[in-house]
Amino acid sequence: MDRLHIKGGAQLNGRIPVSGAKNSALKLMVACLLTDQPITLTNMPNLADTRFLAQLLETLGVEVYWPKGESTCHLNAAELKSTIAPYDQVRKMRASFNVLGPLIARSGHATVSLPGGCAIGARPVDLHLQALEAMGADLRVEQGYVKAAAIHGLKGAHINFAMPSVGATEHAMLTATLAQGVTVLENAAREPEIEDLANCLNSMGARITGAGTSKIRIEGVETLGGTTHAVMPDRIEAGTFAMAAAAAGGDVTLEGAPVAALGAMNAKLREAGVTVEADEEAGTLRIVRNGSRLKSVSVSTQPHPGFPTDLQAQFMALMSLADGTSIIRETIFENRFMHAPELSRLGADITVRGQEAVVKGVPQLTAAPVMATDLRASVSLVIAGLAAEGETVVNRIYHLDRGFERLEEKLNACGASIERRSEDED
Ligand SMILES: CC(=O)N[C@H]1[C@@H](OP(=O)(O)OP(=O)(O)OC[C@H]2O[C@@H](n3ccc(=O)[nH]c3=O)[C@H](O)[C@@H]2O)O[C@H](CO)[C@@H](O)[C@@H]1O
Ligand SMILES: C=C(OP(=O)(O)O)C(=O)O
Repeated sequence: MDRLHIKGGAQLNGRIPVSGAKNSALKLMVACLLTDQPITLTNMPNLADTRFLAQLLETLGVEVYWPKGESTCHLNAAELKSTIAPYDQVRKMRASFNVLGPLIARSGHATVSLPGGCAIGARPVDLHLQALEAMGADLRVEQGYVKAAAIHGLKGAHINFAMPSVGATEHAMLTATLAQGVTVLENAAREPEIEDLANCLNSMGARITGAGTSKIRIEGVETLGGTTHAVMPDRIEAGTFAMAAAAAGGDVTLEGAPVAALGAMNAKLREAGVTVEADEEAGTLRIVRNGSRLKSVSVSTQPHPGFPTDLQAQFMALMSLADGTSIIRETIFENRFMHAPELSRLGADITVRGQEAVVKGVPQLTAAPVMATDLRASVSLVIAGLAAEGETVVNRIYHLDRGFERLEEKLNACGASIERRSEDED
């Protein structure tokens, strides 16, 4: 198992290119199941998650051509050879569950394992299932699998989500493109990745309007065709590097950043005393902090355009160094504070009370061995390690590799000192 050794204390200075968004890429890959024509995705992030999903798609019969290290991925679902998504290929990753609706739309039936993903809460799939049922799918949950059939095909439906769910919105949108008639999604999630998916689907011939708002209208079509689509840049990766620069100090410019999607984070960083120069047209985000101590700022995670839950752990790492007390409230997932005790090992003063963490800033963190518990928690430990005095060792970084492309390389190019070692090297 790999671990990261981080020598803290160095400022970060330089430029960091932002990769394609994991959470968009995964759903875009699933879209290939809706057509027998080839799909080409560019700006694809090379990650454990995207590679893993490619394997699931291959199991289903998709031809995948994606040479190692390359950022262009060719997918061709001309013929599907299976409609079964097995437990071992779905349990690790949330997004793989989204093959269910497209498989039903394409083949009339499917058997898909219940999903996994980061262990940050119960994460049920009731909203996904309700949407598919509203479109005419017959569903049974048996032995950990959803068994689905739509003997008479899928029909457009009016779906009012009980809460905005990113995954359920995307799942319903993907499925409705091939349903007969019009589907309207109300109280839909508004995350930018949903708009990216809708743009790709529309370029395949779908008729979707309203993506990015809470009401999405999808007019079903008979068939979809092939396309080439560039994955949008990763706002969570960009936000993570912004916070790394703010925590370590220095002057970092993020290139190819989805600036418009980062408004809530930029506002919080500015409140904390960080200089943020955002240039939407150039796609650059410059983060500067020289000398001055961070100010404490409270935050509550919200669906987009609010402060993203996927940046909460990173913000907690930052606030653990701020002057004063900040209250961090997690409203999306009920168990997303597992980084708090690990940050405390580095000297952070954090008390978790239900859905709130009270973070009393300390002037300095000190190195310690810590353990990554989930994807964003892992990177919050890297951020804290960059600012801490001494050598921090982050264990179990397979979580990190799910969602960050060349993390050490990108940070080391700006002056960080991060080394990846496997257990055999110790
Ligand atoms: C692969 C991917 O894109 N993952 C992202 C996606 O996860 P994901 O799509 O799983 O997150 P959702 O937006 O669905 O979850 C939001 C809330 O809705 C609840 N819920 C969801 C579905 C459902 O059927 N029933 C239900 O109760 C969840 O438990 C959670 O409390 O959006 C989250 C919220 O921005 C991000 O943190 C994840 O990084
Ligand atoms: C929670 C995340 O991923 P997943 O939904 O796949 O668990 C994430 O990307 O932070």
